[in-house]
Amino acid sequence: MTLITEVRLREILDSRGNPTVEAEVRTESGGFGRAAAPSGASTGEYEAVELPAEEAIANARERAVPRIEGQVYAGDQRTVDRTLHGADGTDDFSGIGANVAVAVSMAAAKAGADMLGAPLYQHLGGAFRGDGFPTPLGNVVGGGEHAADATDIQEFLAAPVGAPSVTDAVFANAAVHEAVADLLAERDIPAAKGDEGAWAPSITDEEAFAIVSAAIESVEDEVGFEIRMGLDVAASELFDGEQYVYADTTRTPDEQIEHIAGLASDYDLAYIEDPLDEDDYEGFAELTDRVSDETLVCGDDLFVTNTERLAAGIEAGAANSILVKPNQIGTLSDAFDAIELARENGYDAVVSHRSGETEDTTIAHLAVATDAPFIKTGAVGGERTAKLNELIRIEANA
Ligand SMILES: C=C(OP(=O)(O)O)C(=O)O
Ligand SMILES: [Mg+2]
Repeated sequence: MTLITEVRLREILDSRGNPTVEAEVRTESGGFGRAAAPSGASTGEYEAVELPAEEAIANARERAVPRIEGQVYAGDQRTVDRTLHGADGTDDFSGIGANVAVAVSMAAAKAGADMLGAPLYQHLGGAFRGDGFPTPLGNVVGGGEHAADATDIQEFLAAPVGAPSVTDAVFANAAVHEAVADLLAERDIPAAKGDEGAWAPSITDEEAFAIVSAAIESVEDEVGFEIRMGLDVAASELFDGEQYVYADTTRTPDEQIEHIAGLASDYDLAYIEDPLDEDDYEGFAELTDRVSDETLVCGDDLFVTNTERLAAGIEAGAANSILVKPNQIGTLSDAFDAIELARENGYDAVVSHRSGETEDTTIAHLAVATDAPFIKTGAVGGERTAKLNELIRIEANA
């Protein structure tokens, strides 16, 4: 291990055109790592705090960088991340900003890998990581907070669970995305794209189910392997404190459970993220009991990559998987702790991008390193394909 000699921070553009934090870490022996923070739109209430990029950078330059440069070893990720927590001094990164913390944490990990001459997934996962690859969940139709006047459900996802390789899965998702465009055109439905590159037509959820099912079926026929469907309901954004408010109806929490359980069985859903409000552990537990073992019920806003919230969920039997977004918790060490706790308790850990992204590919390596069953990182669009193409490269070199 060699000492970190320099941490450089700057503002760069994210995919929404907003400023975000980029970090560069250099080491005594010439190791180098660069990483950038993503940013959510449908953020969970209990996420670590993102500060304006300029403010986060100023805070970190004053409080974190002097504690790292010349004092912390690259490759010693736990110490890097402990130092970020120490410099921050709060329990939600509101002191320096979770965005600057995650950028430095990921850049330090990349510098550590560079020093070893190893790919990042190998550095993070170790020599004895499993040899599985994550199935990419491709967001093909979406709305919610990611697009105006579109579906109530935030994400309709293609899940190519039968794909023989990551490469086949990535191309299958792109084909489903294209098939959706063809079906929309046939029906004269205009559609722009939402924040993650999914089509965002002004249609009901019901119409979206019909179109996505048809698109999946046509691509299944072409590729000859199974593609299932998944959802991110992002239900906290629909919940008004008493009811789930959809464009054309409202549902009580019990009706919402009934509705989602019905969708799971009607559409053989492989994956359902945030079907209920982020505080409804009991509802999550009930729904998890109702759906088949073949469906992952995943907590995103529910758990926010936080071990305390995950422990409460495990206790309640809420969900059977956790979404892992490093910027929700602020460091890679914290993200790994959440993954480990999930694993120990039979929960799957699914790695995810944010709606606001950069070309950073850390999550592709994180998903491979931790043997994640799924990775959520879009289907098309430059900041999305950056991760998908990295998965293809990892697979080719593994
Ligand atoms: C990726 C998501 O969106 P955001 O980044 O806006 O939270 C999500 O909700 O899973
Ligand atoms: Mg989500």
